[in-house]
Amino acid sequence: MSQAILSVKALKTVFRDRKSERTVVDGIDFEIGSNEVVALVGESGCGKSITSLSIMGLLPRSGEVADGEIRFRGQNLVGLSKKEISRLRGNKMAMIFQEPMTSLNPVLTIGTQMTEGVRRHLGVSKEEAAKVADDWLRRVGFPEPARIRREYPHRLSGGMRQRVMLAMAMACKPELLIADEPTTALDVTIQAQVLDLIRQLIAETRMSVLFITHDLGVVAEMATRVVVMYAGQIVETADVRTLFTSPRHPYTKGLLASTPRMTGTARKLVPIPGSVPPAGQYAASCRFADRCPQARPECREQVPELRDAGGGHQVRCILA
Ligand SMILES: Nc1ncnc2c1ncn2[C@@H]1O[C@H](COP(=O)(O)OP(=O)(O)OP(=O)(O)O)[C@@H](O)[C@H]1O
Repeated sequence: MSQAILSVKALKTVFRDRKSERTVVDGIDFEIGSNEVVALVGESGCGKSITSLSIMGLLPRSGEVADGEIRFRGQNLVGLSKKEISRLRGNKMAMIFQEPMTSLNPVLTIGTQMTEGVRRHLGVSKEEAAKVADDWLRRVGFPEPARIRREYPHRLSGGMRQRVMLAMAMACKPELLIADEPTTALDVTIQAQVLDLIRQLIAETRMSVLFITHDLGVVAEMATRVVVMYAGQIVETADVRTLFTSPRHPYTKGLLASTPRMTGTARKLVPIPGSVPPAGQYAASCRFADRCPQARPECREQVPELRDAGGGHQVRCILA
């Protein structure tokens, strides 16, 4: 891989309150190269969102990166001041969320929000910023951008808001886009349109993407590489083809077995029994052992390491 755009090393994120400390991201390592689309997958509660918020410097007040490095083009973001990280955010790195209203201001028009962001990050005049905004609104499928600029977010549909958020993110020409479940809340047809649009933008701009999703169908369509998370750790990582054709971790196999495929033959979907344990209640051995159909006594006696399986494929399972 050429020099990584993003390199996450031994990242540990904790939440603290007066009574306790809980580690929700527990020593994860991964890299995103130029024009790579890395999917971070796993069930709800695995730590995907907290990983992305750690990278963007957007953790809630009770959360903190307690250890590790997050390097963006070589620069460690851990320990940067709020001001320094906000300069990078929205400029070199942008993020889109499942619910656009979390990042859109309900009392400002789309135009005001877009032009302010563009002016701040690109340092251009108001007129120039309006042109950039219009250009991006057109590119995400609004043929009459001036009309959209005059609207308030609540007047748009979910799919339109998602496209507006994408245009806002793209207008500042990010080198890295973090997309956290950007299509999960949308209807299936709108979901497909937004995914197509993101794919087209990736091809055109050659940006790198961290795509967070629990949906393996979306992974197959979007990703070049996949990182599978379980209970705050990476349990398997491989290029997308290897992960789908030769998964080695029982958790990944379980995720695949619970995902519908368009193979033409009807297949019974098998959900993984049980659910992800809450942070702070992880087993001291293999964290998946309690739900694993292949678990043996030794799985409850040792801590499995993430081991190399060759060709960039890594697996955290003593049976793999
Ligand atoms: N603000 C918070 N304070 C304390 N714990 C939190 C907070 N936010 C998340 N957590 C905990 O961190 C763990 C990981 O949550 P995270 O939201 O990253 O999971 P996720 O894989 O992104 O799931 P989802 O798809 O549901 O967002 C969970 O156990 C969750 O309860």
